[in-house]
Amino acid sequence: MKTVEVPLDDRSYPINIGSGILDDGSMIQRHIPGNKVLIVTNETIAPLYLERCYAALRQGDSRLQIEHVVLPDGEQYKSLDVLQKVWDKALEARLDRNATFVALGGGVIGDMTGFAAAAYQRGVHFIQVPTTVMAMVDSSVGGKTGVNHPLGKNMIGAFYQPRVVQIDVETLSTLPKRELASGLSEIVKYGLIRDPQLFAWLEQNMDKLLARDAAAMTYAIERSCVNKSEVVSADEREGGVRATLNLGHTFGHAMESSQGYGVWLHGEAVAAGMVMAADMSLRLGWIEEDILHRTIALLEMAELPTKPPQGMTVADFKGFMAVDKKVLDGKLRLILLKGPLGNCDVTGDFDPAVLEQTLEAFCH
Ligand SMILES: NC(=O)c1ccc[n+]([C@@H]2O[C@H](COP(=O)([O-])OP(=O)(O)OC[C@H]3O[C@@H](n4cnc5c(N)ncnc54)[C@H](O)[C@@H]3O)[C@@H](O)[C@H]2O)c1
Ligand SMILES: O=C(O)C(=O)C[C@@H](O)[C@H](O)[C@H](O)COP(=O)(O)O
Ligand SMILES: [Zn+2]
Repeated sequence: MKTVEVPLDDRSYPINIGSGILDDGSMIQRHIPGNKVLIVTNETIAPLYLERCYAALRQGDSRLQIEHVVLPDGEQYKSLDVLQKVWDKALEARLDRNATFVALGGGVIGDMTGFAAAAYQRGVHFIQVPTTVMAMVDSSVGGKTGVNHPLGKNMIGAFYQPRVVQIDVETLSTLPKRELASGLSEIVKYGLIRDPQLFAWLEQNMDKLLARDAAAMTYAIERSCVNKSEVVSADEREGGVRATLNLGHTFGHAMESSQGYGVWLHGEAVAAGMVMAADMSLRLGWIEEDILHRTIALLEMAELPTKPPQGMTVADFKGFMAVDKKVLDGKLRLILLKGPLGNCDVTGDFDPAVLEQTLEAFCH
């Protein structure tokens, strides 16, 4: 088993990565301070893993009262309306301020459960048990929690850190192929923004990840968690460097929102968004052409899209990009690649005509 630490003063926590972790009772129980637990999961994951999660929490001389709530499955249900079901269950079960909410699932369940925990009685304990590549390499780490709004992705939420992240790589055996590929997109992101060695490793090993090779997958997850931990611990609330984790997301979130949540997966939209960011960086003269070509080739290897959905217009992009969370005092900031592979900048300092050129090029 590997452990990556997230150092955040009194909010520090470990990310445990290995096989069979889901069944290890003591490893999760030691992070539960009180005697009440609410497992939040969805209708796809519950039949696969809920009973095992209960069994781990019941192991030994467990003193825990364990409750669960099963949400509908899909990005379209990442809403305040559906989140209400978590708080309903918590209140019906008389959960108090020492309760622990356990997120068992992918990024949707993790983001929603974290926000539910942040808001329930102004904050209860929270544990992440991610079961998708996306959640293992990105969403379970760093404490961005929340839900979507019809007018924009993740618009309602809070920064709220888990007490531990328990990654059992064996759960990936049941993950559909399209979902696996979606998660690979965020690993490519770490390569582009700060880890050129990881990028080069991905170029050599993408086939192993697609084949779910356990050693390759564990390496990619660990390396991703190290990257995310370093960025988050340097800038927990996105005052600066954390925004680099948003590479491709301003374009990508516009794709997800305009298509209707769930039509394009998050990682698919981020993949096409990263290509648009690289294209714009090249037009600005900030990177060599080679970086754009390698990015497209790597994403194609991962079977991810490199262009936005058919029919999306420049106006669609502009409408959603205008409400991006990186807009400050009305000025859009983007993450653009700059310099050799592995370098980028968070900036509003670019010629808007160049953004227009990129949007025009990808909307035809
Ligand atoms: N908080 C963050 O920092 C952060 C980072 C990245 C993504 N996100 C968010 O995460 C969400 C996407 O997460 P996701 O890609 O995990 O999608 P998801 O949570 O919708 O899960 C993908 C699908 O796989 C199913 N599933 C999950 N685990 C499974 C398993 N082991 N076996 C079989 N099926 C399984 C789910 O039920 C779902 O149908 C988006 O809402 C995105 O905005 C947040
Ligand atoms: O953790 C972060 O910071 C990220 O930006 C990670 C992203 O991959 C993730 O999609 C995040 O949810 C986007 O956040 P948002 O603030 O742009 O909604
Ligand atoms: Zn993302």
